[in-house]
Amino acid sequence: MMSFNSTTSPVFTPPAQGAIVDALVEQGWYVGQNVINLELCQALHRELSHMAEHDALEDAGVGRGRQHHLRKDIRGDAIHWLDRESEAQRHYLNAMGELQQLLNQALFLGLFEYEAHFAHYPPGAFYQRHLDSFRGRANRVISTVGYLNPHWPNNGGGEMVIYHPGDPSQEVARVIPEAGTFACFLSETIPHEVMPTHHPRSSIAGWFRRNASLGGVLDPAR
Ligand SMILES: O=C(O)CCC(=O)C(=O)O
Ligand SMILES: [Fe+2]
Repeated sequence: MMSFNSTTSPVFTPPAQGAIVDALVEQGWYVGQNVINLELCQALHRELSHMAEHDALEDAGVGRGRQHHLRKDIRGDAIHWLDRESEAQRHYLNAMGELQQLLNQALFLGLFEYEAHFAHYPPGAFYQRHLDSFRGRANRVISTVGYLNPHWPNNGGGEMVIYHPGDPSQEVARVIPEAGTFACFLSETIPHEVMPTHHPRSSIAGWFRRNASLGGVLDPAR
């Protein structure tokens, strides 16, 4: 059923990984179009659409552990954590594992884990401006977003807006959530937001983490 084969076609188009490292160093964020293999995006999109149609997603919340709450006024997506259950997920996660190695070699970040979830934003959903790493907890170091929608219509909304780390009122990039596009940024410093979408919007949000156990408090992944 799925035609993607990572031994004949790489998940990342070859120059992308080096460009990601350079952009993270220079400006703290990276956005590239046609960076993730389109057949793989298609397979992942199919998998997520199937879950959305069969009520197999959970409403996303904010905060972790006991501080986890549903807040539709803050974020309106429904998610499913990647668990390597499909070939497509394994390809995607393996590629992120390669990126993790590259980031560790080039930037000495000590990243030791990657967690990612599918995200489905129904029409009307958005995610208010936020940072991905919680204050005082250096758990999420680098955020990644892979977009899965094959054709994003003009005026479809749902862009991810990236803001300047030193001035959160200053927009520095607006990302159209179209298959093949990949975004990556420093989780602790780059404010970003998902604008209200007018179409069902599919993506994979993921985070490279560093082990963080502060004051003897265990730091759960989610
Ligand atoms: O889907 C996106 O463009 C970004 C999602 C996001 O910011 C998040 O899940 O933390
Ligand atoms: Fe985010």
